[in-house]
Amino acid sequence: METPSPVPDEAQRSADAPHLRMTNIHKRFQGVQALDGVSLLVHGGEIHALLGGNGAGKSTLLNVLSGLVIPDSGTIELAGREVSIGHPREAQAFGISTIHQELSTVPDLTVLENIFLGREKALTGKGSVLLNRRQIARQIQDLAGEFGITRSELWRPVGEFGALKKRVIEIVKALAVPPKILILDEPTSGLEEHEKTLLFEHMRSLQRRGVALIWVTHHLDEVFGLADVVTVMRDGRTVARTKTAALTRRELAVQMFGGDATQLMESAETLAPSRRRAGDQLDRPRLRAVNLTRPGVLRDISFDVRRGEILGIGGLAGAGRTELVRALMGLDKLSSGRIEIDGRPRRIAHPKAAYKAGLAMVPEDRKQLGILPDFSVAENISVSELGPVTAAGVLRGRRERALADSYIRSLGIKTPSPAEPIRNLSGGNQQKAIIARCLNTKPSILIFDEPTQGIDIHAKAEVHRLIRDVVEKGTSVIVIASEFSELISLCDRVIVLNRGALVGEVRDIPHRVATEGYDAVKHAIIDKASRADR
Ligand SMILES: Nc1ncnc2c1ncn2[C@@H]1O[C@H](COP(=O)(O)OP(=O)(O)OP(=O)(O)O)[C@@H](O)[C@H]1O
Repeated sequence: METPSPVPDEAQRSADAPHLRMTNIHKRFQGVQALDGVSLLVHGGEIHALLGGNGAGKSTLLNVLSGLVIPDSGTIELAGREVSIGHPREAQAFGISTIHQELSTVPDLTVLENIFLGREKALTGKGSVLLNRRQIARQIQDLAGEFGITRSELWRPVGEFGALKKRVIEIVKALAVPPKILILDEPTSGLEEHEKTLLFEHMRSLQRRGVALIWVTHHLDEVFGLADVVTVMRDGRTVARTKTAALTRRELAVQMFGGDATQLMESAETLAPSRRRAGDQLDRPRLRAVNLTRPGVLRDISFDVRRGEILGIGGLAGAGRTELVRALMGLDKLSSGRIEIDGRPRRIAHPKAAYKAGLAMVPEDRKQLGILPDFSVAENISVSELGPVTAAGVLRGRRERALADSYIRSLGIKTPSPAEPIRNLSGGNQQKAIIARCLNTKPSILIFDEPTQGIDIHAKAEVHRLIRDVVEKGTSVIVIASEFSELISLCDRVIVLNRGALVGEVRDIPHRVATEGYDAVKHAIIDKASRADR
């Protein structure tokens, strides 16, 4: 085995050796065989999709490659030479760069500092950070500008930016020093269409320059447009490695989940959005927001949500969607406006007040607002209904477990047991547990901010089904989704925000989809969301 210094020498490479060969990799975490003999073969100039359901082992495999996880056994060869990667710095020295699923930028450092963190030599050829900041800024400002990061933003702490911008910063960081192998773990989560397109263009340009790209995504449509080869993982094993051109979407889904599971997905896709018309009940506003204003963020927004309705909030990044629901939840202070629930004005200055008023939310950023990392999966699911778990008695323990079991089954949460600390679950499975918690509070108004971000297509169909179920029973649901297809397939009505103002509404979506077609509805939303004359 060799250590990362020196970087594999071009001359020593056998001409046709793949950039990467991982063979028979095993990794066990207490009680969980996360990787059970996985192999991955990736050539230079190849976009290689690594697919699999939540908890299949994709992130663990890539963490092995990026030096974050040490495997129990197995070999890694780079350009035909066996190496050991014991630390992220070593991976970097081998030319392996990663865009992580979870945001991994350092909030207290500036955008620029984050970009050159540990890489000043690669960026400038010299060591001193102090001397070279301006030089690095000049060097990367074009790339940063393409992704909408202004020159002045380069000098601001990352903590000042929202989740979306942090992801973009992470992408720029990974692209700033062209890698030999680029790992992209769900890189498009929460990105807008144009940012996705831009990222895909960069992926193609790196591919042309001979970089090997390993890409984890749950968006199969994107895979077919971009990936050359697909490796599918299931339960910690490699189940198939196929050229994308030789595959259909259905075959892929079967490889990932098996034949039975794909039926649910197919029926969910063909299902018209919910047809619940609970007579006059539908027309009674459950929540009414009047003239909500927060200077610079929300401009005089009024709307209502009715019983048994799924209301979507559409808009581009920065339109104020998350800010609007944060204000409803008492997370941010409004300067004026009022909120009525079931006809009664409510003062919601704190999330507790929101909860009391019957509101619950699945937040966009599960790391910061969602999970209680040190608590078990069962506790995370039941905490809102059963109150503080520290006071747990026998009865509570049993109820908690039964409750967790039922959600673990219906949502397919992959965990060794309900008692497992939630931080040990894969990203998608953590998200499912947070969704379970919110569904379980049985609130009268349930808010989802990007509900299916990071969860696999099978679970997505299941989450949509569960949302429809609660709505059927009279709950009102508000959904924010960057993907217009998700808004259209789930919502009855969509209000559109643009630069903090409500600029339009698309009503009766199921009917319009049936009569005018999906594209017409999508364009109706996009036109309003992107009008520049506001
Ligand atoms: N640190 C850990 N301790 C215990 N178990 C872990 C740990 N990290 C991962 N696991 C388990 O290993 C398995 C594989 O997880 P991994 O994150 O690799 O899945 P994934 O395919 O990336 O899923 P997702 O699509 O949800 O991101 C899961 O069952 C997970 O719970």
